Amino acid sequence: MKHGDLRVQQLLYGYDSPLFEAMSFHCQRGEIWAVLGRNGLGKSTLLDTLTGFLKPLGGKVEQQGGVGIVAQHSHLPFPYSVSDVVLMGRAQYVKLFAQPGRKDKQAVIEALEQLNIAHLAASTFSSLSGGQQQLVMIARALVTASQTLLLDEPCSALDLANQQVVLQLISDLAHRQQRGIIFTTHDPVHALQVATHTLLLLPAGKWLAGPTDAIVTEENMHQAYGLVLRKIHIENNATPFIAPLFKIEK
Ligand SMILES: Nc1ncnc2c1ncn2[C@@H]1O[C@H](COP(=O)(O)OP(=O)(O)OP(=O)(O)O)[C@@H](O)[C@H]1O
Repeated sequence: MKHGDLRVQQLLYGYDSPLFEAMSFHCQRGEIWAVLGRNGLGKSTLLDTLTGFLKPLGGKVEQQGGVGIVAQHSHLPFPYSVSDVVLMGRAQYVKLFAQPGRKDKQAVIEALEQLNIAHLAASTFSSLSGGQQQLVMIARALVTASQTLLLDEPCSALDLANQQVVLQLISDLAHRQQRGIIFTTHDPVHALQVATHTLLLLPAGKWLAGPTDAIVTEENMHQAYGLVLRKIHIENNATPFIAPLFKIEK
């Protein structure tokens, strides 16, 4: 296994009993994995198991290079400023009781700029909107040394433009910095846009994993969501689009 890889072998995870049949997949450096599946199926629980926060019920999770996570909601008990929150991501670089250096502060500024939120640096984290807080927590993940980044619904509170900012960043992190990324989403279009691979959680403990094009198909999405979906290839656009054919009665 190479530096920056995360490998899941015959994993059984959940709380009292396994949520899925034994699961295996391998996220290599530079790959982006999307995790799709209905509400309450086990996406967040999977991420908690991959970080080691939850112990596997069977099988194993192996990784080299550290795993960082951006949780869905973050509540901080103190009135930290945005730049302090992002600086916490540098903890691995700053020695105990030492002051953060110029390099650490520069990394924080760059991360905030990448997410177009440099103007919020001095604001109190808890006074921000849910979407702004989400961007700050992504900035914090950017400055960490972790080779694999897990993001739990990173776009859920974001407007359309900021969703694209975050998806572009995910793509840059994988392609330029060769980090491995695993993110959960409720939007299969996000998987089609950036994910090289997709893990699709299905009912009754089943799952599918593989290259996104092979996994995000009309048949598999029907199996996952019980909806009829159409995958549409738009001219001059590399990314296909997928949407439900669902008529609302009026
Ligand atoms: N602390 C806990 N103890 C016991 N069961 C839990 C706990 N947290 C979550 N669960 C259960 O585990 C299952 C998976 O929950 P999880 O939060 O992983 O789903 P999810 O796919 O991330 O959902 P969503 O899309 O709604 O965010 C659910 O049935 C949930 O009720």
